[in-house]
Amino acid sequence: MTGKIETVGIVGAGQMGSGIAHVSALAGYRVKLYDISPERIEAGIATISGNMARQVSSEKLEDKERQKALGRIAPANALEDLADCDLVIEAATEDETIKRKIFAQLCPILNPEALVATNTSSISITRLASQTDRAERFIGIHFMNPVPVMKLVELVRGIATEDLTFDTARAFVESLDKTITVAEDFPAFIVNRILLPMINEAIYTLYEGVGSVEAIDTAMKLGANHPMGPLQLADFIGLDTCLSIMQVLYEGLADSKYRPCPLLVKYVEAGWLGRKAGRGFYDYREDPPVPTR
Ligand SMILES: CC(=O)CC(=O)SCCNC(=O)CCNC(=O)[C@H](O)C(C)(C)COP(=O)(O)OP(=O)(O)OC[C@H]1O[C@@H](n2cnc3c(N)ncnc32)[C@H](O)[C@@H]1OP(=O)(O)O
Ligand SMILES: NC(=O)C1=CN([C@@H]2O[C@H](COP(=O)(O)OP(=O)(O)OC[C@H]3O[C@@H](n4cnc5c(N)ncnc54)[C@H](OP(=O)(O)O)[C@@H]3O)[C@@H](O)[C@H]2O)C=CC1
Repeated sequence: MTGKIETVGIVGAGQMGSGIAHVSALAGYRVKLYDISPERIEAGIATISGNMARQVSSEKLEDKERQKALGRIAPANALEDLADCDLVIEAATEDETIKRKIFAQLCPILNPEALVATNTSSISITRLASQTDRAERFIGIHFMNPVPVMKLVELVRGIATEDLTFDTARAFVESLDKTITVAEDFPAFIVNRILLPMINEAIYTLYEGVGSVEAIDTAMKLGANHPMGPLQLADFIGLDTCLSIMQVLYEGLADSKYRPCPLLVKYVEAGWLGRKAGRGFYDYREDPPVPTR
């Protein structure tokens, strides 16, 4: 048995929140998209519209379906607008303090039966759940970027997550035509436990002068058949997110092998957060983007 999901609330309208809204609306759910910055909601909906238009031009989607899906997405100007959601997926910045504050404000607004999920890349589901009034109805639903393209979703139970919550989350994700992998609640779960140390090592490789940005990315694209080089991928994920994940691994597993590269720290301190900021290991103000080292 699974619970019924009709309306999905999404908190955070950045690259992940808008991607989750995109696939949820296409699967027939009503979607309410909230962000702390109203202009981000507008930008998120514009991105969804553009990405759906690309799907129409590549004949993966009919224009009629695009229009219907866009019609199912409503901006939420306040968290209170999410009151009637059956499932709320938090996809705000990868910062535990921010996420805790969101759950503290959100949970009293929701129906007690509603499920709450987080798209966190790394933070303990059990710890986040303990900050809510519904640890049994809380779960990690970890989508991959870009959401409309990537097939995988990691499902992560907290220690208190009930079977009904897990089964409902699984049915929801399957209805989006995604493949599930189940990860235990350890720092950064499966994908990022493996991927982020590789990206961090690529940044050390740059930091130590073993190769240039271009050399490192070319090496991994052509030498290991990765679709993107690790520095290009770091910029794509967001360097702030990469650093937060490495910090969670470093602190959570207490092993120096996860020490974030000082160059990654410096880039984040400079505000060079990657593609979303216009500059990271590449400068995106140029077309094509120019490697910065
Ligand atoms: C950090 C975490 O917590 C976890 C993570 O997500 S880690 C990151 C995981 N993601 C990856 O590793 C992505 C690696 N990169 C890739 O797979 C590919 O480079 C890519 C799919 C992003 C782009 O593929 P590409 O072949 O270079 O580019 P392109 O031809 O433009 O795109 C392929 C398709 O994806 C679509 N697409 C590309 N970027 C998109 C985006 N941001 N949103 C929606 N659709 C997108 C394109 O429209 C295109 O679709 P069609 O075939 O229908 O035209
Ligand atoms: N990037 C990736 O590849 C992946 C990321 N994730 C996870 O998804 C989540 C979001 O990442 P991503 O979309 O990349 O990040 P983005 O930076 O693109 O988007 C985060 C959004 O959250 C907003 N936000 C910040 N604080 C609040 C708040 N209190 N209430 C509502 N919205 C808020 C931000 O607004 P503002 O900019 O104004 O602060 C921003 O619009 C993170 O937990 C991340 O780890 C998961 C899988 C892949």
